Amino acid sequence: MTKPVLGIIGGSGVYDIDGLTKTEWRHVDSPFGAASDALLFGELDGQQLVFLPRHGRGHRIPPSELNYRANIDAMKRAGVSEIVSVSAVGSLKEELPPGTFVIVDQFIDRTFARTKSFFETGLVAHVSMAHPVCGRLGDIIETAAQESGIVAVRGGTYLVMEGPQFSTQAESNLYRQWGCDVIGMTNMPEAKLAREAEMCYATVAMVTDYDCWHPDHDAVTVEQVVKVLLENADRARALVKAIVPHIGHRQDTCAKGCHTALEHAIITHKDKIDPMVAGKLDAVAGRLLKR
Ligand SMILES: CSC[C@H]1O[C@H](OP(=O)(O)O)[C@H](O)[C@@H]1O
Ligand SMILES: Nc1ncnc2[nH]cnc12
Repeated sequence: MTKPVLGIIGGSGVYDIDGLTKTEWRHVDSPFGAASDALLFGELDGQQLVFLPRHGRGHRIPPSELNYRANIDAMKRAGVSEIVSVSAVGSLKEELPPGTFVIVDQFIDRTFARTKSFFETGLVAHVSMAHPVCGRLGDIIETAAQESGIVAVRGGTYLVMEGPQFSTQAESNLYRQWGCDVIGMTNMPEAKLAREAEMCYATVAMVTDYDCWHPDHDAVTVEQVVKVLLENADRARALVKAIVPHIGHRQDTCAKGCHTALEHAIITHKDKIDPMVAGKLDAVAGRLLKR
């Protein structure tokens, strides 16, 4: 396989990456439309890195209006093989107070107003989402956190809501009853699309608030989220820096199967594939469609 390239999708409060050299903001065209912004290409400690601010620089785009397909497709076209999402989340558990970093491993997708697949009529595929996060990338993030003295909780379920309004208290309590750990608005369909595009995906969820269920804490506000994110910015930066060398040393394809997720997923008969649809999927599925 070709050299692995780390892509970072920066969420709320993360609009740039410190310490990058040889930087260039470059627009990457996608048949799925415009990505949230240009991609920032650069090097961190000699290792290539591609950064995308999820909501665009200046936080212009709300969760429901993000072009998730264009974002993932552009990352794929930029050569990214592993994506680390850095996301702000609310806590649904007493023991995950604001300031906690969680390396989530499961999602419950409650979003309903987003395009969730690269595939459509003319080319149908069904990938497995049983394990939505790459375990190996999770291991790397956990090791990087330990190396940089950052306490990060391994494992947790992230409830993805549509937003943009925060939850009602009844919803927040329901998600707690479901056993969810954190709540946010963006990681789906991002994780689904990364899987379809055969890229490793993992999330560092930074807890910023107790949503609205906690009797001793006020309901979440943007002001509170931003305040906690600013307090955590240094740790987030240090974690990204510590992840980088681990990606560079990896030479093989993902043993968890992320890089081969489409291998047995396409069900449309070869002679029934719509060439127009296949054409748009040149980056996502070209590996299989060219066979
Ligand atoms: C600014 S609070 C709500 C906002 O923050 C999170 O975004 P991201 O995952 O990109 O950090 C959350 O999902 C909402 O979009
Ligand atoms: N409580 C919350 N709900 C949804 N998204 C969030 N992002 C940060 N905190 C959040």
